[in-house]
Amino acid sequence: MKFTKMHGLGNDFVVVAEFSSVPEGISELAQQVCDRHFGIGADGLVLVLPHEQADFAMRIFNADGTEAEQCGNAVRCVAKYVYDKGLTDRPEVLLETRIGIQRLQLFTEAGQVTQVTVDMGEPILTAEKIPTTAASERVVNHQVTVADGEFPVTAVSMGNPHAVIFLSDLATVNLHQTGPQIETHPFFPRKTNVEFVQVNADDDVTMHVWERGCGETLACGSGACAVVVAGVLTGKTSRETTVHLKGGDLRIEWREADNRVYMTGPSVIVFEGDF
Ligand SMILES: N[C@H](CCC[C@H](N)C(=O)O)C(=O)O
Repeated sequence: MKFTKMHGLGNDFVVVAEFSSVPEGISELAQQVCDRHFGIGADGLVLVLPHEQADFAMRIFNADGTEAEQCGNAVRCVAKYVYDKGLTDRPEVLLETRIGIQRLQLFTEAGQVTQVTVDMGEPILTAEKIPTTAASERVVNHQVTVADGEFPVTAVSMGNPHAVIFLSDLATVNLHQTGPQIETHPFFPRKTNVEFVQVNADDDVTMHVWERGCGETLACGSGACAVVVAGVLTGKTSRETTVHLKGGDLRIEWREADNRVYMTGPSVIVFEGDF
């Protein structure tokens, strides 16, 4: 199986465009491929598939084999993959994902993609399916209690669930201990990605992330979008904000005019191989 190893700000993926549909045993394949000792090593396995209506389709599988509804960094990697490999020559690509068709705007230098702006869609703010809250209720600064204490969670879905927690000092949280406690808390029936955020200015934040199905990653695109939405909901950030992640920066805009979130950032091809 031919693959291309890529990353978006250090959130790394094995990209495979060999299948016409999702093959049997994809969960086991994702776990095998993503294993950093016995496999290639990655946060996720990304399939690029043909699609009738859109230009392409993408499916994303976490390192633990579970499928995610959405993945911002992987979308930017697929945009670079299809353009740099000549599968399209258009600076705008329509990509079908499990949350619907996403519009990608490609920026190139010397015929290769350097940056991508992704329409990440509208945030889902009602707390449907989250127990103990009314279906129409927003979850803003909701106290979630875990072994490490109480944390004020603002729940924002970008198609995949995010628990955003603002802290005065990121150094006060043990990400690898508290992250999984919140990821698996019963308040989140589909589990959740967990973002700890320190506000530097109203258009500038720093974020560390514990991802559902992966653990700590150097960046989370959908998480950065959720953080800016949560920041606006809690009055901490403006609608256009730079999010500093361990792997680099993303520019996020929650556009008032259409209620959609736009994410702009890079993607990189690291190497090719056979598995
Ligand atoms: N672990 C995530 C999927 C990857 C999201 C992240 N890598 C991004 O860039 O959005 C989940 O289970 O929802």
